[in-house]
Amino acid sequence: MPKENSLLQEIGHLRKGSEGVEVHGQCRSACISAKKFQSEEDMEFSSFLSGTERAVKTRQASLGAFEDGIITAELLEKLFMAQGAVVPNFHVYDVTKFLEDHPGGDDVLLSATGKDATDDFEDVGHSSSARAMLDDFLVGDIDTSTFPVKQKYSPPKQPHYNQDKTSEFIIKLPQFLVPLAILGLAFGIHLYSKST
Ligand code: HEM
Repeated sequence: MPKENSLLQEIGHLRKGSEGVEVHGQCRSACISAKKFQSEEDMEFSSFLSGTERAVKTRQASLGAFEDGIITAELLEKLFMAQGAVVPNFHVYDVTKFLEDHPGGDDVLLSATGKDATDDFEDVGHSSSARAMLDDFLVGDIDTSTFPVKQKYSPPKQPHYNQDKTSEFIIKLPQFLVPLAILGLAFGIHLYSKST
């Protein structure tokens, strides 16, 4: 279940100040886990997520950040701040003590157990006092670094196709030349024997 977290907390997973592939990968998963962006149709935003230099520069320009086209933790932080996004931060809550007292009933609570209940919790529009109560039931955080990483499929390497036909030609040439030479020799002998 979620707890409206400070973005800085979530960004803590990213190495502040660092840049490049590793941070970019983490930025991307953090961005995608931000439900707000999950259904984002904005092509420019998805180019930004892919780290396309021009798209990153566009975002940097809109945020007044230095335009170097590199995604950094700071840039993502600024972006999240500007978007006002709520990033789920994978807290785990034990709600067993709260089943009887939950104003929304125990059935809804039970239906939201054992899974990511971010949407269930958010959809109700819980009050700030309900959010404050979450701390009472907090067990701990899921270590997001243990999440399985999606492996990128790379097709097996095809055996190298020989574009150079020269050696093939050299092998096949005698197959034509030898019979021709025999025919020529036979014809020569025939002519010679005729003349004598
Ligand atoms: C530990 C987690 C939760 C806490 C501390 C909590 C707390 C509360 C509180 C204090 C209220 C009273 C209204 C308010 O102040 O917003 C409430 C109402 C409600 N909650 Fe939760 N809740 C939790 C989880 C959930 C979940 C996971 C769901 C849905 C699956 C849910 C569904 C509801 C519903 C339907 C209401 C009634 C809303 C209404 O009648 O207007 N709650 N909850």
